[in-house]
Amino acid sequence: MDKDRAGRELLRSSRDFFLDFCAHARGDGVRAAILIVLGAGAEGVGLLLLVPLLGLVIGDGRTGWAMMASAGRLPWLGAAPAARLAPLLACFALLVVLRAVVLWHRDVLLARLRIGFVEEQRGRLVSRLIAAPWTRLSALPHAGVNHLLSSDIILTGACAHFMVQGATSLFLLLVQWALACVFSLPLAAVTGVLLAGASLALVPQLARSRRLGRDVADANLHLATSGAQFLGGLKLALSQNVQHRFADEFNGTLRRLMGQQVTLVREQSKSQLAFTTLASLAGAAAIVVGVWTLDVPPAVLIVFVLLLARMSAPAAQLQQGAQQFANFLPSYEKIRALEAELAQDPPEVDATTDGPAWPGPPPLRFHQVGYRHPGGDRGVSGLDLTLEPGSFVGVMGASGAGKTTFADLAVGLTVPDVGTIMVGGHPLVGGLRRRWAAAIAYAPQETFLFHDSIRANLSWANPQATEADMRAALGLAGASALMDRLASGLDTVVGAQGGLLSGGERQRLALARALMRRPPLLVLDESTSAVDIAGEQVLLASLAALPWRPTILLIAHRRESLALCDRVLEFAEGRIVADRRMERAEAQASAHRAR
Ligand SMILES: Nc1ncnc2c1ncn2[C@@H]1O[C@H](COP(=O)(O)OP(=O)(O)OP(=O)(O)O)[C@@H](O)[C@H]1O
Repeated sequence: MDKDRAGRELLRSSRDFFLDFCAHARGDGVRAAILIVLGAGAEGVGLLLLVPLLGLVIGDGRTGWAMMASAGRLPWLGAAPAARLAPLLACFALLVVLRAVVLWHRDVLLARLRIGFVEEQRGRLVSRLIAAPWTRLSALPHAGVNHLLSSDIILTGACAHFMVQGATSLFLLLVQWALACVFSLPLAAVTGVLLAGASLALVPQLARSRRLGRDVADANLHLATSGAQFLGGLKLALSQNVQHRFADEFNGTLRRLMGQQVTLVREQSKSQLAFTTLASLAGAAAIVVGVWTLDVPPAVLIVFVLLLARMSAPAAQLQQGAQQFANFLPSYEKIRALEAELAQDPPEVDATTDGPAWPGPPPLRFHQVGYRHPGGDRGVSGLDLTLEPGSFVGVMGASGAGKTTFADLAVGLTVPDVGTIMVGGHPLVGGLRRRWAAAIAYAPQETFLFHDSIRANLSWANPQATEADMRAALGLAGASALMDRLASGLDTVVGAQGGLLSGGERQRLALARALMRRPPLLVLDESTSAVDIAGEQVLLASLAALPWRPTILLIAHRRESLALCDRVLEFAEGRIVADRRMERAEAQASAHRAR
């Protein structure tokens, strides 16, 4: 990337960050700016008071305000008599206290703004994630999103810190430089030119810092992804003794990261060195010019050098802060890029959200529905059917035939590209889609359980559920025997993804959780595949006999699993190629219901 472009990108990104921060800060930002100006002003007045103080202390008759006033630079001050040393010192002390109070308020306010900004960023990203459609979310790298929400957000807070600190240092520098102009315009001009030169020399360094920051952020993200994959595939890796491959990859990224960080520190040290050298040259030049060329009184020269010494601190802080800011800016850019990606989808046309809850399962009508997955030509097409309320519908077909895509459409997780889905006679869009999603229950192929107690896992589906509700749902899902075995009962922790349970037990718990909602539509996507055949038959029979008669969509590969269905849909290449009514199964189910 050429230097100009890197510089432009740095400027654009810094401007976006600044505007974002200002939009967050609003009134508090104005208050903080006033406190920054007051703090810098107090510093300036304190330095100004040093002149008469020094004049009185070293007994230079020409120094102090008298000299400044006679030179015509501070005519408004007049002369300060030596007898007034005590009041002068009192003023100085009062100013120091006032300045400390201002700085205290300033720092607390700035910290509050910074922390609030980070939390606002995090909240905004989470809201965008929640509002995004499933198709977009399912394509996101989860470890990457996690990393953005934790580490990158914190670096964004560091960016805010360095920006605010930079603004404070800049104000302080300006006030100190204005004072320097008051004391000696030529000396201040020499110093100003050298400092401006040093700042300009810093710009390419900042673009390099940003580039290195991006490399480091990418490497950190890679580390986070490798770590998540390692933990996710731990069992497989250990069982096949291939864990060293994870370790090799991990270590490789770590080495790269270390190299990048060392390069970064080297770059920062280089610019620090250049800056310090220039600052020292500025000081030396000021003294040389002051002593040899201009007739500057000793007290003024001492104060000027003191002023330069004080200027070096905010100047160095500004230089280092700017580099850190540029270095962490890529984290902010990544967050904004994800937000932009998530905001790409047009807002959904809203439909009515109110209306009474469905008295029973509503009919679900697919009218010439088609859907293609993004970035390919796979999906479903020409779906034209009605799922009658309370029916038990089986879905079969080869892998990749479109069964899950059909289920995702039925629950409103994805929206058809063509055609309409109607729930109880209303199009499944906008508010109705959200209300439908809040009512139905979906037990997907991959069982999802929190690393928490069974009680917490079940409550997630229905926070109002009582212990009796939980036990009833567990009973329906055939998990009563499991509960009797567990010493801690509902308080048993199931491990990450339910890893402390068997596959069939996990599926029973997930099913119990789905039943906790008493849903009008229950979608089971191969969610009893790990249960033994006899156990599955009992379980499905109890589902067919549920007293509230939900519509059940059962996706299964085993023919035995579909034996109790009223109707079986067969999918091939994204289309329904057979739609069979199963009278015998209906009879079996009725018989079971009657039992
Ligand atoms: N998010 C996605 N992006 C792109 N293509 C996808 C996506 N999800 C599924 N597909 C493709 O769409 C087709 C249908 O997938 P679907 O998951 O509906 O199949 P399925 O019948 O449920 O298969 P299985 O029985 O193996 O679960 C497949 O060819 C699959 O590769």
